[in-house]
Amino acid sequence: MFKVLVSDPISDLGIQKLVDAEDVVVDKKPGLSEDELVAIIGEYDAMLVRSQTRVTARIMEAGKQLKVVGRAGVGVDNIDLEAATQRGIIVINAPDGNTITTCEHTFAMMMAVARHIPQAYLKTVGGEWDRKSFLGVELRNKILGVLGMGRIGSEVAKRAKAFGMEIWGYDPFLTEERAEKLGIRLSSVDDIVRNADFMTVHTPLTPETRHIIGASQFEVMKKGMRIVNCARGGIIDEIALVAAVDKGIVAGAAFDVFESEPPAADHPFLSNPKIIVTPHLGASTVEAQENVAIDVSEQVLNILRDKPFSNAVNMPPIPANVLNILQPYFNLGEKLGSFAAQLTEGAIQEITVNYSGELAEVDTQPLTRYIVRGVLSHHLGSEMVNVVNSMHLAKERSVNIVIQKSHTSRDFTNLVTVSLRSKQEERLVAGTLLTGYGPRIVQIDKFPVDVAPGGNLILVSHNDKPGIIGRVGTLLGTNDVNIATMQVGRKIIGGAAIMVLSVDKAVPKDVLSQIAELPDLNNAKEIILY
Ligand SMILES: NC(=O)c1ccc[n+]([C@@H]2O[C@H](COP(=O)([O-])OP(=O)(O)OC[C@H]3O[C@@H](n4cnc5c(N)ncnc54)[C@H](O)[C@@H]3O)[C@@H](O)[C@H]2O)c1
Ligand SMILES: O=C(O)[C@H](O)COP(=O)(O)O
Repeated sequence: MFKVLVSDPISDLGIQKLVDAEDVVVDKKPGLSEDELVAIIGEYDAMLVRSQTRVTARIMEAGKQLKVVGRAGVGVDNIDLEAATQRGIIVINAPDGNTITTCEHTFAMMMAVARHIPQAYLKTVGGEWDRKSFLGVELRNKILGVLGMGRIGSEVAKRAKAFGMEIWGYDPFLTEERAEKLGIRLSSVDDIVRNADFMTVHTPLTPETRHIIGASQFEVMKKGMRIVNCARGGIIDEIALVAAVDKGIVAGAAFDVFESEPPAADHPFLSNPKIIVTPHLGASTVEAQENVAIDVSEQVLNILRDKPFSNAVNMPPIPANVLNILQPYFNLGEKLGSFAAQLTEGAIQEITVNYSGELAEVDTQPLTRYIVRGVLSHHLGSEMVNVVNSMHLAKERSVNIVIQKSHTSRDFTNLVTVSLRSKQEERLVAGTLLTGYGPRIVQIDKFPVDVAPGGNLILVSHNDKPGIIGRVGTLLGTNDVNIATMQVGRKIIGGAAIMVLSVDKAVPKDVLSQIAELPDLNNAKEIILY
């Protein structure tokens, strides 16, 4: 039974799939302190959070069974990603579910700042009928500068057009073609800063975007411009903004986010009549909260059930076309890694993976992670190693990883070859997917074979002589070990050969020793592939 801790207020409807799952128990405990979380996290397999819970290295250290932290939203700046990666904890987010909601909040803020809605409301409910103090401006024909043309920025741009605004956008990934398609002007930060009547930021907070709008930008802005931040506190320098408002450069500002949340009671924004604020409400609609909770719950279930998942933040994303090619090989790759590790004596120093055929044409990094996971799991335990931390663990142990690609494959459409080098020896296993047959191991060291990679296998190396197969079979039968399938591989008649037997249960150690002692037999090893 998997245990999932929900540590922030997350939509009940959105997590229903998790609650209904027969193999999952969900505990809702919002508002716990770091110490309280450290005390209980040890019993949980997954954690669901929004932006309030700070998922620190301490919490992850205590989360001995923690496999995944699911962020019901976009920003993961409250999660220590470095610590998660080191511990093999997958961090996923729900990047699409709150895009429109946050875009709409941006408009609510932009309209509110243009027409002084909050200030006018306060006076009106206070009994004053003040029609002189709140002369606003139209959005129409104004230049809107958008920094960050990702999901939210792009939606803002689309809607701003309907208001008759001229949109100038900047994003390091914005191309001329895309800008043209969106009907916006591709600009630089400096162009936007100097020309915008309204500005809105939609970037993440990174070292590069921190204070991207600061004192020197405010100095060159159009007098009377208005600025909105519904992305992350710290993108716009708060102190510099207050100074720009006081100097009359900025006529109004609308902030949903703060450098430190919640802001201190004496935060200068809270007493400035030209700055309006909301308490990080960008994503707070019924629809968005349901969407993000559904998205994150589905992926958490997939991870717990060891199924393919998406939206991992501490792993590079896999484009859909590449995933289509690689996904069928993930399981085979892991098994090849495991097989090779069980075959190889001594500490592994180098893992060489050769991809040939169609596989050589795509970015095979994700598949390499599975292969390395298979190799390392044999020694470190499958609980310790996963596709998030496998490369990191290999590096930590100075295991060199070499990737080779051959664009043609002699006998198979695709072939994955895993070679392991230790101080003592170098061993090799190759596998492919055969149409109609599924995954197959097709080579062990220099011997061609055809073995289904699964269950309990016995690998026997021997001299190719009459009677050997019978002797091994008799010995296993006498010890009540049933043989399901058997494969022999040899290069030349009478030369060195291998035998791969698939058996119905684990083979006792003494039986393996007896096999190895049979005449003309060099070695017998049990290989278990789960
Ligand atoms: N207020 C809220 O409640 C709320 C809700 C959702 C998202 N957000 C925040 O809004 C921001 C945008 O979210 P999104 O879903 O659109 O993300 P996104 O990843 O789709 O878009 C971010 C864009 O910023 C761009 N960018 C990065 N560095 C930049 C730079 N130096 N200059 C200009 N652009 C740069 C990226 O290339 C990307 O296109 C994030 O910070 C997210 O956390 C806030
Ligand atoms: O990054 C996000 O998704 C937003 O900042 C929303 O945060 P929240 O889930 O805490 O409202």
